[in-house]
Amino acid sequence: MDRIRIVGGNELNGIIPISGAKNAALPLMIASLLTSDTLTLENVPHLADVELLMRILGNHGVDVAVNGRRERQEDSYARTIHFTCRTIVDTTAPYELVSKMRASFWVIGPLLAREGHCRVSLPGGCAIGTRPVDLFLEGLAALGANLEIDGGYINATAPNGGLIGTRYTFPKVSVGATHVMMMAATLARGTTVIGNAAREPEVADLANCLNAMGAKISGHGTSTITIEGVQSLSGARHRVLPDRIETGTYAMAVAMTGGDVVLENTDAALLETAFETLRRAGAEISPTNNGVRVRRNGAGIRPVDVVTDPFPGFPTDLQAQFMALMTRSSGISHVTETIFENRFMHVQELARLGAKISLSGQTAKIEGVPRLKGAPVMATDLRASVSLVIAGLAAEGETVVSRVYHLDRGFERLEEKLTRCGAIVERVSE
Ligand SMILES: CC(=O)N[C@H]1[C@@H](OP(=O)(O)OP(=O)(O)OC[C@H]2O[C@@H](n3ccc(=O)[nH]c3=O)[C@H](O)[C@@H]2O)O[C@H](CO)[C@@H](O)[C@@H]1O
Ligand SMILES: C=C(OP(=O)(O)O)C(=O)O
Repeated sequence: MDRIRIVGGNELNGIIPISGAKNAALPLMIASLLTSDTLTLENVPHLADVELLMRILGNHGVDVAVNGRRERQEDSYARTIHFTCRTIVDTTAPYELVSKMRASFWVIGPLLAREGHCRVSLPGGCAIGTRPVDLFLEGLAALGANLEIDGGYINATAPNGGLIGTRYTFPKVSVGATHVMMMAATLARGTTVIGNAAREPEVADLANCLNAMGAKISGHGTSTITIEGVQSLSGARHRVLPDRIETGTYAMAVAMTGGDVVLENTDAALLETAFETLRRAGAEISPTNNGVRVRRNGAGIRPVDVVTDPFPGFPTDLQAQFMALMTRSSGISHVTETIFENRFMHVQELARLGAKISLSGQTAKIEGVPRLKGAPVMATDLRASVSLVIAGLAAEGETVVSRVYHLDRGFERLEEKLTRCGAIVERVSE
């Protein structure tokens, strides 16, 4: 199993190219199930989750063709990938596949909308929380679907000739349930209005792609999304939006180590709350033509309290990274997690590097320390693992992060991007 070895202490200086967003690429790829034409996606990141989803979609009948061409080969692995699902050959999403990646459950929306029936395994919980699917089921039921749970699977059918447009307000914001209901409603009869919809940029990116495919969606990016159902969707070409979580992660790494880095191919507007928080912590952040420049001012890292929230709030997917930064602040800060009930697995690993963190319910209290010291640590989930990398970059001596398969789910060529900016980071394969 691979590990990442870091020798801390170096500033980061240079350019880091930002990849396409994992959390946009996954639903966009799943949208290819809605049409028999080709959906071409540009700027698709090279990540374990993307590769796994290609295999899962293949099972349902999607033909995947990856263009050999790499854009700006020296900087990026951004790929253009063609997805064509002439016919759906299998409407079952089996446990063996869905249990490996939660987002694969989202095929339930397109399969049901296009075929009128499907059987999809329940995804189960994961390290960061129980993550139930009740909101997906309520949303699909509102569209007229019959849903039965049988042997760990959802048997879903759309009686009466297909799904029917509806007005439905989610009791809680869910990114995944919004993606699924929006995809399903594109092919429903009549108009659907989704209330309390997720406003995440990845939801808007999916809506823009679906509109390019012939859907009639408006209001995406706000909490009320309206979808006028159409008979069928066509192919389209769409560019995956930049990864705001990768952007924020590297910004936090620079705030941690000091230095001066330009994050390329991204958009500061995707991260207003996170960047405002980082500025208060002492980072200088300025938009550039094609990205954002991050420096740390001379005053060290100031303690700042954060509370995670759905977009446009502070993202839960940056909570662990921000906590790593706060371990070296000049005072006491608090990080409150409101989205997932168990997203603090990084706390005990950060403690191994000398961080002082105590937990009380959903809030972590972090007492900044003058130095961290390298140690062996274990990645527990995707964002927790990169928080250990950030801490390792500032720690004295050697940090070795094991279980980096978590990291490979969501960070493309992390060690290369950091090494080019002066960090000592290498992958050790056994
Ligand atoms: C692939 C992807 O895009 N993953 C992101 C997506 O996950 P995901 O779409 O799974 O997250 P949700 O927005 O659905 O989850 C938000 C909260 O709602 C709860 N919930 C969700 C659905 C449901 O049916 N019932 C229910 O109670 C969840 O357990 C969680 O507590 O949004 C999360 C919140 O920004 C991010 O951390 C993940 O990185
Ligand atoms: C939690 C995440 O992903 P997933 O929803 O796929 O588990 C994430 O991207 O941080």
